[in-house]
Amino acid sequence: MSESKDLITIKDLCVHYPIRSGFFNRITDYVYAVDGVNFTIKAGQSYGIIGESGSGKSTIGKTIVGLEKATHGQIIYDGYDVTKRKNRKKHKYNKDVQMIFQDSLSSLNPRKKILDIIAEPIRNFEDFTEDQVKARVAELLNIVGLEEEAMYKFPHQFSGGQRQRIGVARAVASNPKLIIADEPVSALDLSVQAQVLNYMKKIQKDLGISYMFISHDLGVVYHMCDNLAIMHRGKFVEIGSRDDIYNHPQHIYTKRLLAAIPQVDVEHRDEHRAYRKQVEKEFTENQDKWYDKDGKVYDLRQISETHWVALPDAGEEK
Ligand SMILES: Nc1ncnc2c1ncn2[C@@H]1O[C@H](COP(=O)(O)OP(=O)(O)OP(=O)(O)O)[C@@H](O)[C@H]1O
Repeated sequence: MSESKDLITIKDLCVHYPIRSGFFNRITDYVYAVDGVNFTIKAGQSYGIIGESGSGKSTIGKTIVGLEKATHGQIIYDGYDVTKRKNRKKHKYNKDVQMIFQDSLSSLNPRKKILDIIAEPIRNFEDFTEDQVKARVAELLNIVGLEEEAMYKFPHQFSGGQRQRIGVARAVASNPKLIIADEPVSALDLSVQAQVLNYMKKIQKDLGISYMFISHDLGVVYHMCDNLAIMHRGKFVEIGSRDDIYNHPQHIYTKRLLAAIPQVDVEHRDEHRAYRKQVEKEFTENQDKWYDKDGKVYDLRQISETHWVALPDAGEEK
């Protein structure tokens, strides 16, 4: 089987937000929201970035689509460094990379009909007549399991799950190569989550799109992502295949995230409780094995062909 080609490569990306204070509003410190992350998403691949609230996941997504500015680093797409963009509007990157947000109610303009919401990227990027635009919107609604008539309604006339499917249709409208999905289902109940994820999976299979999937929930991304990066305090603490992360987690932070997944299997509940206890013990007793003296995450070290873990240098090993 041939290796799929690299679609986007993120090199040493940093996003530091200045903190200003005092009468002169001077910069007194920085929030190191993203502090040197590296990864590549291949064509047709689903890449998951997982971490607790505030770890910097959304900032990576927003910087890739240009909503935030990189302090340092490169975002290489098709041989082009997006961070150095001058006339970004005209570049096909804007068409090729789209984003789906968590809150469908605020990300879909409440004053616009669904037709105009989904048609926006089509009108921006394609030379279509209005009849062709309507036909394409009907086709996109169909792809996410909604009736053609939905295009004449407003966002508030739909349920949360339906609205999120409309968000997916809009993201797909420009025929993108990469969709950044920032917590696309976390506001939905479990059965609706599965429905939206299944539509996203089917779209990926049919259209060959890549996803960058941002979530705080390792359970949600399990069925979606081939490769995962676990993020903590602005850095990646572990990168690996789905098997590496779920079956052979190394970093204590990854283990804590896994232990936090609620266990519905009654038979293994006691086992899970014991695992959670053991992980918490390991975390409190061995902090310095995983974080340096300032509480910072170490740099990643490769431990197998597909697996990297943030560990101290061999010389500083605890
Ligand atoms: N525009 C901004 N100005 C200043 N600080 C910001 C800004 N955006 C985010 N931050 C800070 O950067 C850090 C990372 O935020 P980010 O939203 O990327 O985290 P996250 O992991 O996506 O969290 P969540 O899952 O809650 O969205 C947080 O400490 C946040 O307060």
